Amino acid sequence: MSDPTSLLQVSGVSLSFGGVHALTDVTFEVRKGEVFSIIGPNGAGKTSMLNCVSGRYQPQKGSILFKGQEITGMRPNDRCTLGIGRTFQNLALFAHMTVLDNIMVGRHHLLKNNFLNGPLYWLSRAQKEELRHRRDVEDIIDFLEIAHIRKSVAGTLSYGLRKRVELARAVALRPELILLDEPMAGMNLEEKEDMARYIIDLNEEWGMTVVMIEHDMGVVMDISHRVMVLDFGKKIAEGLPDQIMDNDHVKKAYLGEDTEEPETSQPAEEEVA
Ligand SMILES: Nc1ncnc2c1ncn2[C@@H]1O[C@H](COP(=O)(O)OP(=O)(O)OP(=O)(O)O)[C@@H](O)[C@H]1O
Repeated sequence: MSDPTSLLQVSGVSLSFGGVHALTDVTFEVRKGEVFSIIGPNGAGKTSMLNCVSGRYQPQKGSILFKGQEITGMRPNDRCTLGIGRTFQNLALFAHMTVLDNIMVGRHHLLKNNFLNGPLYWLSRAQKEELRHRRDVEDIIDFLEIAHIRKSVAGTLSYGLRKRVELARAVALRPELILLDEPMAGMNLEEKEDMARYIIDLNEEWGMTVVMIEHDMGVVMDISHRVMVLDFGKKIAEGLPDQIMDNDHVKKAYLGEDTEEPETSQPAEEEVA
C-alpha cells in the first residue's frame, strides 16, 4: 500500500540526452499539501525533472507515481486529467488570444469536449458547460487580481502580468499538484512578493500541492516546506529550508560558498564528483 500522505513518488529516475546525463538516479517524494522546491545551478537537471513528472520527457530509468498510480509512461494530457498542472520557464501563452481565452484553454481538460473534438467545443454544443466554467474561471481571475486585463490580448501585457496569466491558466485545471518552473524569473521585487503570496494562498487556501523550481533563494527559503538540491543531475541534499542553508555540501556545490579555510585553490568541479 502506498503512503496516503504521499502525492508524488519519484524513484531512481535517470534521463540522458546522448552523452549528457541530465538526471542520474534521482529519488524523492512530495507529500500532499507541501510546497516542495527544487534548486540547483544552471544545467543541474531541474527542468528535466519537472518535464519527467509532467510527461514531456520520458526517463530511461526509474518510476514516477502520482497518488500511488504509475504514470511513468503516460502522455502529458493524461497526466493533466489526473490532476498535474504546470507552468513553463519560458512563457507559453497564446499571444494573440485574450487573457480570458488563454485561461479557458487551461480549463479544457475539465470540459467534456477536448481538443480532439474541439470544434464542437468552440462552436455551440458545450455553451452551457462553458458558462459554468467561465464562472469558475472568474474566481481564478479575481484571486490572481487580473480582472482589469481579462479582455486584453496576452501578447500586449507586461512580462510580470503574463506570468500571472500563465499561472491562472495552470490553476484553471484545478490540479492537485502544480509544477511551477521559475515562476518569479524576470520579475521585480513587488511582482515577486505578489507571486509568492499567490503561491502560498494556492497552497494554503486552495489546497494545491506545489513543486517549484526557483533561483531566488530568499523566496525559496521563505515559502518552501522542503527543498531538494540537484547538482549535475544528482540529488545532493533534501530537507527543511534551514537544513539546506546549513548544509556544507550545498554551500560549496551550489551557493559557491567556502565553509572552511581554503588550504589550496582546487578547481570547483573536483568537489562535486
Ligand atoms: N531537450 C534536451 N536536449 C538535449 N539536452 C537537454 C535537453 N533538455 C535538457 N538538456 C540538458 O540536460 C541538462 C540539464 O538541463 P535542465 O534544463 O534540466 O537544467 P536546469 O537545472 O533546469 O537548468 P536552468 O536552471 O538553466 O534552467 C543540461 O546539460 C541540458 O543542456
